[in-house]
Amino acid sequence: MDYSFLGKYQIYTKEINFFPIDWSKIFCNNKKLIVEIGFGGGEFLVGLAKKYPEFNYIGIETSLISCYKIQKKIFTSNLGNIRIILEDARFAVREFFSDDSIYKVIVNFPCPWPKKKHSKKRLFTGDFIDTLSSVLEPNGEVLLTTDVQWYAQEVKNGFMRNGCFDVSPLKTNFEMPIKTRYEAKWETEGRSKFLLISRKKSKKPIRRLIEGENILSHKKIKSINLSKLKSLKNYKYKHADTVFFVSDVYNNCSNPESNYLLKIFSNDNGFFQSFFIEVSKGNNNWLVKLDDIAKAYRTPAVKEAVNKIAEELEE
Ligand SMILES: C[S@@+](CC[C@H](N)C(=O)[O-])C[C@H]1O[C@@H](n2cnc3c(N)ncnc32)[C@H](O)[C@@H]1O
Repeated sequence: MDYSFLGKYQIYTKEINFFPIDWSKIFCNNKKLIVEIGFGGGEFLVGLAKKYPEFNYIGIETSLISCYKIQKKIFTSNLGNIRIILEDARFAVREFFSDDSIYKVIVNFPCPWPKKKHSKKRLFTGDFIDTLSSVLEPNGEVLLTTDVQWYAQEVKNGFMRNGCFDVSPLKTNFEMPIKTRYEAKWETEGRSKFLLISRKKSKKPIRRLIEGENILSHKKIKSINLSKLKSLKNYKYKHADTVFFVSDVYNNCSNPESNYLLKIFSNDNGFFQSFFIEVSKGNNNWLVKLDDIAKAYRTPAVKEAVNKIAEELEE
């Protein structure tokens, strides 16, 4: 088994200590950025990066297996101008890119999530279109290809409602420079396909959750209420868009009275994370901190979890 390509092209965004990301430092040049969301098999992104080496490319995917497969392709093609991110693009595009920094965003054949109960999973929400208006360069474009006409129309309406874009009429006869796997599949089935191009003409201000330094101070406490610690299981905190929940409290069996882990689920206005908070006894103090192994972005809910738990435990 050859693992030599793993980790070379993937950006482990939870380990980055300043957001938005300075992409010129990652690529060591200032080439314009093209972002593909949901690259699937990766044929399109790798093909584009080979054909137009004058750009830098960033692929965003939620599928681990797609990230694995594309890394193999990037390695085999010996490309230095692609990086990939395993993350939900609705979070990644807002948090990892500065205003006016992306030349083009391309989304090929995304799942339209046709059922009403799944509609929250659709990519082009009003908030996401606001984000695109902010992170695209002036005159930067969003390209959407799809085989689902009502979906193309729904996304088009979203861009028009937003007001920051020149939105072209839907095109039906178009050729992209490289065919994606889904495009090839739908073509053999004789399905129609649609292309929507939206060009940025102005922008909306957006609120980022993790802007600036990605650090979280430890909380030191002189002494803690141990029986309270054990009863924190099922503790729930909610304030406006910030929610966290303690689903369990574990103690370290080799150090039972001085080392605990609390399993936390957090929600920042629809962005979910799960992680651990460690409560441990040092020489003079107790320390409450984010566990280093289960990494999390320092969103408001994560910061609140560390602060609130320390506050609840302090005697
Ligand atoms: C229907 S497939 C299309 C794949 C490829 N673009 C093609 O045309 O062959 C949609 C892809 O988008 C990815 N995806 C779905 N939601 C996503 C999100 N919120 N952020 C990033 N990727 C997403 C899925 O994992 C899947 O690989």
